[in-house]
Amino acid sequence: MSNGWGYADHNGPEKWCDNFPIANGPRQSPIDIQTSGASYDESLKALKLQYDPSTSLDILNNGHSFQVTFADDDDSSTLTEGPISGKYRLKQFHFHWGASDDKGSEHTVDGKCYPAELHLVHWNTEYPSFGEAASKPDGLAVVGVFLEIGADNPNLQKLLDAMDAIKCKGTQTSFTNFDPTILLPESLDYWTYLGSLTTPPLHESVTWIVCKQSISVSSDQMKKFRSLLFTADDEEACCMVNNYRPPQPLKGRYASARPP
Ligand SMILES: Cc1ccnc(S(N)(=O)=O)n1
Ligand SMILES: [Zn+2]
Repeated sequence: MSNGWGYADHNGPEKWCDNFPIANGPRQSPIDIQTSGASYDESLKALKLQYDPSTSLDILNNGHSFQVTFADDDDSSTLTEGPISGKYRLKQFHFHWGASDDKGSEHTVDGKCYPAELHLVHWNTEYPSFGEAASKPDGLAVVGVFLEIGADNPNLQKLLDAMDAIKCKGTQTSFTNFDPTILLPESLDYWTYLGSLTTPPLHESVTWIVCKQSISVSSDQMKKFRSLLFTADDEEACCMVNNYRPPQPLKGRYASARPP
């Protein structure tokens, strides 16, 4: 792959295995969550998400998505309980979305796509850093939240307003005092399964926690996501859309959930 991985025909998900052979591994993500096959697991606890808004630092267009990065040098913003043991620190959150409202999520539910999906990435404090944790089988826990077309979501507005400052790849701006709790759905019921990062290096290090309930986003708000660019300011402009990997083979896996 001449100029790195991406989502175009020449460097997209079907080509990632050329440089990242784990792309064909046994626990790749995302998956289609087949609700009829999901098992109830009495041992699963409720999610405990405790975020400190003072840990939010900046918002960056990294050429694949946009991400908000958090200070992770102490336990101010953490995920505990749920399907994991121990304590995981919030590192960043980002989104995946489509060129139109009929696609864009990475996970699907009984084959249903959503227009976008939020990923809140946390790393296991058993390891000294995100970088160390990212390649360990229990190193990461990512909370996924589906976005569904509906009313304008005021909780997305600060993100949308920042997008003008991060239109091009490599641009970033300060993004302080943001509490990602406001991006979570009312119910934190979830499906969980063992998977991977959905972008290279595709490490099989993620405990996925996908919320059953979605949050709303309006069609107009989705148009703002699509105004971002994959490209830098000195390159031919390419709209940042369809930055999602399609569902991967289950290879014997099923999601599990807390009993109702
Ligand atoms: C931090 C990071 C890297 C790659 N992929 C992901 S993702 N999409 O699995 O959350 N997160
Ligand atoms: Zn992601």
